[in-house]
Order: sequence, then C-alpha cells, then structure tokens
Amino acid sequence: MNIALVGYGKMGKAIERIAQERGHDIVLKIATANRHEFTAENLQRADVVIEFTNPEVAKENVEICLKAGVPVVCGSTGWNEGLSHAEYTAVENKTAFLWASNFSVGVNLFFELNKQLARLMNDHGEYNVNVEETHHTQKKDAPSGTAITIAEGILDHLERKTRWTKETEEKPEDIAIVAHRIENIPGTHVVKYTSDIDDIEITHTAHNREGFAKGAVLAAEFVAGKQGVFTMKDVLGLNRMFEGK
Ligand SMILES: NC(=O)C1=CN([C@@H]2O[C@H](COP(=O)(O)OP(=O)(O)OC[C@H]3O[C@@H](n4cnc5c(N)ncnc54)[C@H](OP(=O)(O)O)[C@@H]3O)[C@@H](O)[C@H]2O)C=CC1
Ligand SMILES: O=C(O)C1=N[C@H](C(=O)O)C[C@H](O)C1
Repeated sequence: MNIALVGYGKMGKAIERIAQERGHDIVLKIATANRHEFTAENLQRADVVIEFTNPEVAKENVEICLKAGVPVVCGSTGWNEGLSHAEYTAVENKTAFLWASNFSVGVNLFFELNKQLARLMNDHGEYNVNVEETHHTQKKDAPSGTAITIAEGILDHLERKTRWTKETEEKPEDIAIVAHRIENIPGTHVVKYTSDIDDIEITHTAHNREGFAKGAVLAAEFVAGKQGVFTMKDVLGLNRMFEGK
C-alpha cells in the first residue's frame, strides 16, 4: 500500500518505521518546510493519507486530502469541533475518514472498560469521578484528546454527570479533567472514582509511541479502498464484540 504522511514529527516518523516493517511504501512526507508539495496531484500517488500535525492545521489538511478523494486516517487532537465537517466532506467526496483521539489498542480497550465502570456507578452515587492525564511538555492541546474521549464515555453512561470541565472547582454534575505536562511522558490517563470509604482507579500508561503508530497503520490498512466514516472500534472489531450485550 502507498501511504502519504502529512506531519512528519514524532508520530510521522514512528508511523513511517512501522508502515515500512509491514511492507508499505511511504510515497509522500509533508512537514512545514515542504508544504508546497502538499498538492492534490501528489496525493493521487497515495492509497491513504495518515495525518498527524497539530490542532491549528489539522482541519485544513484533512479537507485538502478528502477533497482530493484520498482516504484519511487522522490522529491530530484538539480540533474536535471540526470533525463533523470532515465526516461530511468524506461522504461528499466518496472517500473514507477515520479519526481517533488515540490509536493504541490498549487505550481502545481502556475506553470500553471506562464505559462499563461508568455504567456500574449509576447505582453507587457515593462515588465522584475525575480524569487525569499526563503528557510531554511539547504537547500543544490540553486536555488531551484521549482524556476528552474518556470523559465523553463517562457522560454517555453515568447519568449524574452532565459535562466535563478543566476547572478544579467543579460542580457535582461535572467531570473534572486535570492535565499535567512533564518532560518525555508519552501519555498516561487515569480515571479515578473516590468515596469516603475507598477509591477505584483505572490507569493506562503508554511506555512509548509504538502503540499509537501501530494502531494508525492498522487503521490505514482498514480504510484503504473504502468509503465512509469509521472509528477504531471498526478496525479492532469491537462493534461486533459488543453487539447485543
Ligand atoms: N491519536 C493518537 O493516537 C495520537 C495523537 N497525537 C497527536 O498527533 C499530533 C502530532 O503529534 P506529534 O507527532 O507528537 O507532533 P510533532 O510536533 O512532533 O509533529 C508535528 C508535525 O506536523 C508538521 N506540521 C506542522 N504544521 C504543518 C502544516 N501546516 N502542514 C504540514 N505539516 C505540518 C510539523 O512539521 P515541522 O516540524 O516542519 O513544523 C511536524 O512534522 C498532535 O495533535 C498529537 O496530539 C499524538 C500521539 C498519538
Ligand atoms: O500529543 C501526544 O503525544 C498524544 N496525544 C493524544 C491525545 O491528545 O490524547 C494521544 C496520546 O495520548 C499522545
């Protein structure tokens, strides 16, 4: 498969290595310096684009690729408000779009565990819940996309919570998300339920960027040649697994 990388930083480089190990060719690599090569014509050489840049440029980059009719896997976080338009553009241009706040298999299992725990907590109002995330200091967005997905998973399944907030003085119906920035941390997420009697905590700790990169390549293999909007649940078969349960 021919892959175009839009964004060739920490993630772009990790993805390149894993894609090549899996027998794929990188036919285009775009960073700021060679952005002039980011054209519809050059994109035609790719079966799929993998986009990992930053919150400021991701929306425009994704639109360019989708309008060129090339399927896009996007991992850039911090632009959630633009996602629905990208989904619309994918459908309009008869191509595919898959965005994930986190591509690692472990985090996608963690998302399901988080939802299940939230469901159980409906009968146990004595517990409050908050989310904490820790990342490297170069990260541009806070809270992380993963922390937002976790909070959304809780909101969908725990009736007493109605919104997430970055404020520390949160109301009982809020889920507080606390973001820490520490040198060289690839990404750690903690969901903590606390009561006067005890605490329950689930944690996902990424040891490096391998999981994110491998998941992005799996997603690219999945969307190539398809049309529509997909998620990591489609890639990992988690929709099938939870059907009817
Ligand atoms: N979904 C997931 O699983 C994961 C998501 N992420 C997210 O992915 C994104 C990238 O992370 P990371 O690789 O660590 O970031 P880096 O800062 O290391 O890399 C960003 C890359 O984007 C390039 N870039 C910046 N502006 C443009 C532009 N206008 N056009 C084309 N390329 C551009 C940069 O080029 P240059 O250096 O030349 O400016 C650089 O190559 C972030 O949003 C991060 O939150 C990260 C890890 C996992
Ligand atoms: O910027 C990062 O590095 C990461 N970003 C993603 C996020 O915002 O959740 C995923 C991962 O945690 C690493």
